[in-house]
Amino acid sequence: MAGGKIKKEKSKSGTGAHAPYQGGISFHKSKGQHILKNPLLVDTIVQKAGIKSTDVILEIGPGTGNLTKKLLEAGKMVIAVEVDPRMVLELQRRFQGTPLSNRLKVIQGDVLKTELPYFDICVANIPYQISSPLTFKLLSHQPAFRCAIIMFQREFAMRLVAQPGDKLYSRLTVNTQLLARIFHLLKVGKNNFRPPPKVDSSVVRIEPRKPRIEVKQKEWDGFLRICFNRKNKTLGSIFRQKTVLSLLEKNYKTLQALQLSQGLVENKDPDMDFSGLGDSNENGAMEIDNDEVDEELDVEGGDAEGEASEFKDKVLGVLKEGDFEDKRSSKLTLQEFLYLLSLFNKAGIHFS
Ligand SMILES: C[S@@+](CC[C@H](N)C(=O)[O-])C[C@H]1O[C@@H](n2cnc3c(N)ncnc32)[C@H](O)[C@@H]1O
Repeated sequence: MAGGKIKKEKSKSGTGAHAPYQGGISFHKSKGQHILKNPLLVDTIVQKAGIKSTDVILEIGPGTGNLTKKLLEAGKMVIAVEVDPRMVLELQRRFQGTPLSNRLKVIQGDVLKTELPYFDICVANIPYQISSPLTFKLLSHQPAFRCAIIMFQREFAMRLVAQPGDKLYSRLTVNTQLLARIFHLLKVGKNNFRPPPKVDSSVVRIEPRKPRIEVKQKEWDGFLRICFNRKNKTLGSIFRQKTVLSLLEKNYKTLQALQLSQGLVENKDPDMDFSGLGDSNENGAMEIDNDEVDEELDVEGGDAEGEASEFKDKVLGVLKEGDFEDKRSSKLTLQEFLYLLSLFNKAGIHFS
């Protein structure tokens, strides 16, 4: 395996306080460069990936190629995306003139900005700072791949596999589990890397759901943001908040006005996409003040007050219908979230 000793790189100031050095390459923490140094671990990851000899494998961040070599031996082809030109050179040098070289394609660039090619399986020890955007980039890739075997920071991995009631169950959990089934495969200690990172790691297996669960993206995102804004509060208290109710009411009225102008009130089309009509931030989700205390909606003035409390009754009626008023997001299953959103939408209440 490439990469023997870490030598201290001499700093320009002569203090020697610099990144470690390996095979002529100093590692950059800013690029999450922690190379796998334990060959047994590399073998275990490849074996758990269940690679077929016909597989096109996507590797993200191949570094000096310790994992790449085993992937080339297991599959038909490896497409490796690496941001650091020094690593790209090292990788090409390592496989040049070997029978493996014609089955390796290296793309130099930031994986988040790269259009990904077709692949059957992704195997990667990634820089942890891109964990979240990379996961969603992979999960939106079409056609869907068979599975991804990825090393993440332990806490991030535990958030992906968390179940309702677990401390780490969060919006990230529900969003990823909407798109995929995720399994924890392996705990990995810091000392398997060179240089060792500050945190422990875990390898997980991500299997995109086939078929996908269809949701309207902005609607789903807006809904979950509200539910998880204060995940340990009851949904009854979250949906009684003034800010939540007034945002939902604004969306409701906009939708009503649009439907009236199109003569659609009696003929609701559940598949119409009204995203973008409501108040939303640049991600298309409504902004709720996290510090807002529980409050009843208190709008001054006769008509406004009446309308507001009518709307509040409508919202609370939806929660009661599904028996959600006393439940908390921290304990709701994916199916329950999907069901509650469908009840809101059926009542004409929208989140985007
Ligand atoms: C944790 S190291 C893994 C190296 C190697 N796969 C191994 O396991 O020994 C992460 C690698 O990802 C590369 N990298 C960092 N950010 C990247 C990005 N945005 N796109 C592609 N590669 C990136 C780094 O240069 C580094 O080679």
